[in-house]
Amino acid sequence: MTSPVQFDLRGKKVFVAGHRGLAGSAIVRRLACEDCEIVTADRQQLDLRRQLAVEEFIAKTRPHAVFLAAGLVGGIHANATYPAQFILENLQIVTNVIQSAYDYRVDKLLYLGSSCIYPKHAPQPMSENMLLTGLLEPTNEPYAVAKIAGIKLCESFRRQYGADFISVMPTNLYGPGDNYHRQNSHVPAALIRRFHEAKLANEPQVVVWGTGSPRREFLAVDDLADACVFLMKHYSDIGFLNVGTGQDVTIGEFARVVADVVGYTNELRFDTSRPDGAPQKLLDVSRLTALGWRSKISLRDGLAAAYADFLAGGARHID
Ligand SMILES: NC(=O)C1=CN([C@@H]2O[C@H](COP(=O)(O)OP(=O)(O)OC[C@H]3O[C@@H](n4cnc5c(N)ncnc54)[C@H](OP(=O)(O)O)[C@@H]3O)[C@@H](O)[C@H]2O)C=CC1
Ligand SMILES: C[C@H]1O[C@H](OP(=O)(O)OP(=O)(O)OC[C@H]2O[C@@H](n3cnc4c(=O)[nH]c(N)nc43)[C@H](O)[C@@H]2O)[C@@H](O)[C@@H](O)C1=O
Repeated sequence: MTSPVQFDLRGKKVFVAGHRGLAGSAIVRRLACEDCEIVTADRQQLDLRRQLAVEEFIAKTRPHAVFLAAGLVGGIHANATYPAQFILENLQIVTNVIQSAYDYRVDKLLYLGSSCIYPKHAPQPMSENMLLTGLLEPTNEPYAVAKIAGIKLCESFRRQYGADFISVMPTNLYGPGDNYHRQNSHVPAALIRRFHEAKLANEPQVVVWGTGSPRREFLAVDDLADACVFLMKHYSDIGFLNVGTGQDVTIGEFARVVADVVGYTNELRFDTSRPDGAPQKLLDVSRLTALGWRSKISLRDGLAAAYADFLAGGARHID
């Protein structure tokens, strides 16, 4: 099925906020196939927490389109350890970018939320209308509140001013250019690194946090970037859209696939003193599928690409 083009990227100036991050760098890679001019700024040039700096940057560069893929992001430990920074910085970034995009008449903006916006015990798979129907997962509630504020900003600017701002909710991501910090990363990067180091040291056992029973849905970041470009071109409506594969695995199953891809063959040990977080996060992707997009990269292929990038030195925060 092909969807009609509503927004043509050809010849457009496109600002990718967060272009050095996991999602932003994949969006830049994907945009290389479009005939558009990509605008970026390093954090040293543009701190997105600073309202005036954002306003001046947008006023100077005047992009036609914005992908808002910047934010303070981390796994379960980082979210639980730095809640003040996670809520404040993500609120600052989203309010600054959205306000300036409106003030300087950006034609279209795509905002990246997260599947953690849904209630901890939402029915699975989680459809878009599950938003604000129950309590959030405590380990990332402050971050989720900031992410929900971003959705509501996009919706409200569309409702009041007719701004063409859309939101997408990606499931858990992984891939080239991920954050490999020992404590603050998400589970895919954490386990790739831990299994790799254990393989080199021939360690008899590797620790996996939690019970191994929570279920997560993992999407390759290059699939996410493809979905974002697809939706930038073909979707324009008030409702946000889930982006995922529609399939989940337990963390125990996931850990065994990562070990296999990395080539670690010894034992896994589950450290139940570490939090599990949400029991399950599986997105209902039927709205996205109905528009004509579905994921293409298998978990094993996506993890192999992530590990190849790790070996080639693409990892961030590998102190
Ligand atoms: N990773 C995941 O599993 C998921 C991510 N998402 C969402 O996707 C988006 C991107 O996440 P992801 O790519 O994983 O995150 P990363 O941490 O990989 O990248 C975030 C990017 O934002 C930039 N950034 C952060 N703060 C500032 C700031 N104050 N000024 C300028 N730039 C800043 C970072 O810059 P620098 O390079 O200088 O650090 C980095 O380039 C986020 O909105 C996140 O909520 C949603 C679901 C899952
Ligand atoms: C994308 C999403 O990511 C965060 O939520 P999360 O899904 O819980 O993400 P996570 O990747 O950190 O953990 C997934 C599961 O995996 C287990 N787990 C095992 N071993 C390791 C491990 O070594 N590191 C980590 N981080 N987790 C591990 C861990 O105990 C948990 O059960 C949000 O805070 C928020 O940032 C957000 O939006």
